[in-house]
Amino acid sequence: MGSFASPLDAAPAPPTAKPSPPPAPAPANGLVTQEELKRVAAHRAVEMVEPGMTLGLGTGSTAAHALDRLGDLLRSGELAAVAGVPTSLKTEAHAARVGIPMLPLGEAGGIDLSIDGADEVDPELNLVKGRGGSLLREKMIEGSGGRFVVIVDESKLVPRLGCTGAVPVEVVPFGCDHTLGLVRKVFDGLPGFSARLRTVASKDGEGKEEMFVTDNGNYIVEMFFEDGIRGDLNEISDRLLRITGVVEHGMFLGMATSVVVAKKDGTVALLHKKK
Ligand SMILES: O=C(CO)[C@H](O)[C@H](O)COP(=O)(O)O
Repeated sequence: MGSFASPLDAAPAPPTAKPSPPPAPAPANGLVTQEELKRVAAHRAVEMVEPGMTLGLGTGSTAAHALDRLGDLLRSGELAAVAGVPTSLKTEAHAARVGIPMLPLGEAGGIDLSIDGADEVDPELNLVKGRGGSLLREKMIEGSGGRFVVIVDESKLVPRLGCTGAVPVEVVPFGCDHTLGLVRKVFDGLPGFSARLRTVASKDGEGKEEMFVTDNGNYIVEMFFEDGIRGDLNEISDRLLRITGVVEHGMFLGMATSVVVAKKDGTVALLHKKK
């Protein structure tokens, strides 16, 4: 991670910072775009930020709207004296671009409020996160205390985790095929379950695939479930974390304190964790 300026040093935004783009015009058919819903949820969460707070800065297309909004408020002087701890290198670069002062996690002295998107949210506000590959830093920062506000459009609400795509597991590169086998064993015999190492198109442009590498130099195992994960999520989490070679998984259980849901009908729902 790069070196951060102190929030006290960095009150004025850098001259290169540009205001975030205006909201996209409504499409001709009158329907609100998913991007606009993400922006609405992000702006609602940023209203919870108060001067003096240390923020967990999330990663992904929804969290990016929150970064833009924070940058705008800092530049206009409507908000001051906040510092952010970024959950990925991409977010670190984005936050620097829009002028959000940053701190490393070890120097933050605690996180007051984290704002981040999610891939899935179940009725208990458990999450799948990390399809963008940043789950480890996200869990370290967003689980380190303070409030964790999740920002989503309503397409992310699911009846069960694992319904709409991969549940990622970060693994060390050494012996990754062996670790993949151990992850598969956790779900031995489960109909419709599969797991594979995540690959991306190689940059050489020759149509080859290469391993996806996280900001921490690790790989990702993607777990797929036919109809979502049934069973005790905490027990499944424990079994995964007991595998030597697994670093962390993308099920964020009981971590979200509230979820801001932007809906297609133009309303915004605020869901709170049950006490
Ligand atoms: O967990 C994440 C990245 O690791 C993201 O928060 C998640 O993938 C949602 O992303 P988006 O807001 O782009 O839909």
